Amino acid sequence: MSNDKPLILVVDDEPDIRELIKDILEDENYEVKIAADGQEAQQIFNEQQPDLILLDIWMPDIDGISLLKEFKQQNKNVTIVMMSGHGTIETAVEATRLGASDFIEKPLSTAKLLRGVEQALENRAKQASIQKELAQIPVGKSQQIKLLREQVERVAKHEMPILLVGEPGVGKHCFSHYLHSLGQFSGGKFIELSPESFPLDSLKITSLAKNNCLYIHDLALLSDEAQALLLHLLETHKLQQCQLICATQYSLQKAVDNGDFLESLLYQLNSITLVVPPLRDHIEDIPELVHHFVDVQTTRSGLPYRRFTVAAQNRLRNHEWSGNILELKNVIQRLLVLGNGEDIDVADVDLALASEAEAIENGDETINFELPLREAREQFERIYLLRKLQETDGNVGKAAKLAGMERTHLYRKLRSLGIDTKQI
Ligand SMILES: Nc1ncnc2c1ncn2[C@@H]1O[C@H](COP(=O)(O)OP(=O)(O)OP(=O)(O)O)[C@@H](O)[C@H]1O
Repeated sequence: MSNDKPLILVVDDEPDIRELIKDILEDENYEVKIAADGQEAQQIFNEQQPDLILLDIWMPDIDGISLLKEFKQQNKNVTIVMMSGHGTIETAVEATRLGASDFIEKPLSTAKLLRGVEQALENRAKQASIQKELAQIPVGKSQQIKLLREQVERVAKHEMPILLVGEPGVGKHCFSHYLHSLGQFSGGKFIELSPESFPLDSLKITSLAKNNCLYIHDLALLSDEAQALLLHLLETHKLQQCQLICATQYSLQKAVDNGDFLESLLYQLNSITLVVPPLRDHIEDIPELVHHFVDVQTTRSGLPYRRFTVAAQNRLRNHEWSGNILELKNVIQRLLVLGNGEDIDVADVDLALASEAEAIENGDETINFELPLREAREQFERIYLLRKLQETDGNVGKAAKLAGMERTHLYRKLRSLGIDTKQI
């Protein structure tokens, strides 16, 4: 919203009604502008960019539906609620199709008006949550996440490579997207490379990287050739025209000690190292993360909105979250998809957590088609590889044969998916 007090524009050709609405809303601490016709409304719209417009369907110079269309064309994010005494279902449907967020029927009562306004502003806030998600601004008020956001804001101004360290699902991608959006290559693309997709071709990498953000996922698992190539590119300053972000869940120092990672590459990359904490270290963020994921998922996939009771939120705070924020996001999605009723209670949460654990144990987890491709692919790979390992009693060599993969490649894959073969 443009300032603390939401600005509401009321467009109605009847002076008494305009004034009445203005008085009611000003009493509730909203800032209000009024317009008697389309022309006046357009002028205020251009000059003041209201947060919300209450728009009458019938006006002398232009009808409300055409005005709605014009406003939406000029700014698709403006929130508009239609008002009419003669509202038919068809008009309401048409207004909604054109982007009106609600329809209030006249004669107005104070309660009806305020409910409509509050709801529209609440929806607007929900949209803001979606925008945040699209811009990938990491959510969280805990000291750890606040500090990390500030560190990212500070380092984004520099051109140095950034190393993000943290367990799977803690938000390394999320913070990288945020970093990218703040850096000097924010106009460029976010290109993700994994140990499997890393091209062993310096020209290809430099042209991919140029003016973009290059995110290397699972750095510790890069092959020896890929490490040597990356080191060469860094030493010859070929990756200066890009934002380089590397992520790892494993300690690079340990990898160096084991002879699996080049020490000089570590020194090229680790001068700015940021640690993304596991969710168990900032459980106070769980309620905000829950709201965020509920807002995003209900708005995006049209699932009915469901409220988590305080007890349910406490239950979520007490879970172990070995899969971190990614696991929390999936559990919330499961609860929204499978549940019914307005509230989500402790029993629902227990059931979702238990069925999650059971599905993984039985290897019969199903693919969730609501997930973005990357996460769905990981989910599939996990199910597939767990099945192969079960078929071979945990023998990685045999499982690799069944899967048609190199044994070392399968080891890497299992590690990146967080599958512990000792537990099969
Ligand atoms: N602080 C946060 N605020 C909002 N969403 C978040 C936050 N952290 C993570 N997420 C979301 O949770 C999901 C998992 O996070 P993300 O993919 O960033 O983790 P990751 O550490 O990169 O995982 P991996 O190592 O497995 O690739 C993503 O959809 C991400 O957008």
